[in-house]
Amino acid sequence: MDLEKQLKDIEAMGNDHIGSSTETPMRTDAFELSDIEKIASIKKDIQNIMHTLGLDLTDDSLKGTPTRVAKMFVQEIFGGLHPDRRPKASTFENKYKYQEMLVEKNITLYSTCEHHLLPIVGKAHIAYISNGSVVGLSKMNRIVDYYAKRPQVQERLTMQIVKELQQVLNTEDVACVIDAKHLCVNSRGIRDIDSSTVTSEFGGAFKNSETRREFLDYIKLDTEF
Ligand SMILES: Nc1nc2c(ncn2[C@@H]2O[C@H](COP(=O)(O)OP(=O)(O)OP(=O)(O)O)[C@@H](O)[C@H]2O)c(=O)[nH]1
Ligand SMILES: [Zn+2]
Repeated sequence: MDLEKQLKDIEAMGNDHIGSSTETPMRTDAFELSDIEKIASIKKDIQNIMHTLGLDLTDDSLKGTPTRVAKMFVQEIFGGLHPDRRPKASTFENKYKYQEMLVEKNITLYSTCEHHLLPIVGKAHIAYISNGSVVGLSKMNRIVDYYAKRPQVQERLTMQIVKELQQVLNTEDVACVIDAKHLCVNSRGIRDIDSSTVTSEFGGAFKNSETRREFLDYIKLDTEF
């Protein structure tokens, strides 16, 4: 069997849970192991990868890497897989009767591409029009961070952020634009360091071209990373 075919077969074995919704594809038993148990298990997997690559795991600089990577996966870069870490975004009454759109722009975004497990680095821009309630500004950054801390595709991340804010604010009138660099494109494969990916999701009033234009004018996509 050629290598390409073998790799395809290995890939297919892990694809039994893939759905087409905006939800991150998770198995029903995703949280049966505690975080500590997950760290112990991933530590062994990383040890195995490093061993297979021929690295000497008794070397001073390498010996702590399996534990370090396992902790980083579970507690940091994939920490947003756990619903317990979903930010509490309490809302307040829009007592100022502010009726225009509110834009939170240039939200720093660090995520991980689910195809190669390499970083996605960029900016998210969010807008909403209040339907009677408002949310603390930092909660928008926290929602971006929570969904970013998962293996992601940028399209799904953009939609998850909008869906969450629509629920929190009880309105369809929410939009998000993400402009991000994928290291899987920039540092390997095609190795195009300059390209970035722009995705958008426009809910409710933002489907109207004038409202959408106003939001896009505020954020002017000259993003620097
Ligand atoms: N739609 C989408 N694609 C992504 C995202 N991140 C990475 N990709 C792409 O997903 C694809 C992965 O599938 P393959 O074509 O099997 O990967 P590959 O053989 O490593 O491809 P190359 O990157 O072209 O070497 C690549 O083309 C990536 O550029 C994302 O957020 N959204
Ligand atoms: Zn990738």
